[in-house]
Amino acid sequence: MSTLVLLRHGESVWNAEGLFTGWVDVDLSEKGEEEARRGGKLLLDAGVRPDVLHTSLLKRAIRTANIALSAADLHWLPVKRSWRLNERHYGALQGKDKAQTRAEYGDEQFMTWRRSYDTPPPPLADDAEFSQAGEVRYGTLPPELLPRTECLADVVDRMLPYWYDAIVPDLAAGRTVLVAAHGNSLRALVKHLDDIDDATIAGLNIPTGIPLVYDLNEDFTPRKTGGEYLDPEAAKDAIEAVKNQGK
Ligand SMILES: O=C(O)[C@@H](CO)OP(=O)(O)O
Repeated sequence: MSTLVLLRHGESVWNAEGLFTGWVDVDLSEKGEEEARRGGKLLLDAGVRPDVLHTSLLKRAIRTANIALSAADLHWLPVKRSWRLNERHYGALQGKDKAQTRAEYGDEQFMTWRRSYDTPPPPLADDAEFSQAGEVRYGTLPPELLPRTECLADVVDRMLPYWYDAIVPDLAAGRTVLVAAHGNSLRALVKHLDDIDDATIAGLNIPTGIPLVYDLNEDFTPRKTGGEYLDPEAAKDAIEAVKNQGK
C-alpha cells in the first residue's frame, strides 16, 4: 500500500480577484499563504509524512508546498517539478474577470468553458498580454506541446505521462508522495484515480489548501473512492466557494 497526498495551492491573488488564471504565474494572497501553513499543520497533526514532493512550474503551487512543508518541518524533502502538473491553460480567458465573462456570454457558455470535459476556450495569441509563449521555463518543451488553450481532456492527456513516469515509480518504491498542483490538474488526476466519467467530472471541485489523502492499492487504485480530506468540514465549504465563482 502507498499514500498519495494531493494539495491544491492556497488562494492566489487572482482567485481573490475572480480572474481566470491558467498558466499566468500569479502569487498567493495572504489568505493563500495562511491556507498553505494550515495545510502543512494538518499533515503534521494527522501524522502524514510525505517522502517526496512533486509540483507544477507555477509559483502558487511551489510556494504552497514550501510553506506547508516548512509548517510540517519538512523543508528538506526532495522535489521534482513538471509543466505537466500546471493548471489548465485557460486560452483567451486568461486574465479575464469570471463574473464579467459570465454576464457577457451567459451561464451555459461560461460553464462550458469552465467545466465541460472537451470544449476548450478560444486559443490565446502568442503576442497577447497573458501568453506564456517564449517563457524561458518552457524553453525545453517541444514547441508543439506548449498549449494555447486546453480543455480538461487535454490536461488528462498531458498529465498522465507524468503520473505513470514520475509519480507511480515513487509510489512503487513505497514513498508517500505529495503533489502540490492546481484545481484543474488535480481534477484530471482525481478523474483518473477514481475513474470518473466525462460528464460527472464537471461537478467535481477541489478546494484550496486542504490536503486530500489517498491510500492506494498495489495497482495504484484508491482503497477508498474520493480519498479523504484532512479537514472534511472546511473542504465542504471551500468546494462550494469554488463552485460558485463568477456568480
Ligand atoms: O482560473 C483558473 O485557472 C481556475 C483555477 O483557479 O479557475 P476555475 O476554477 O474557474 O477553473
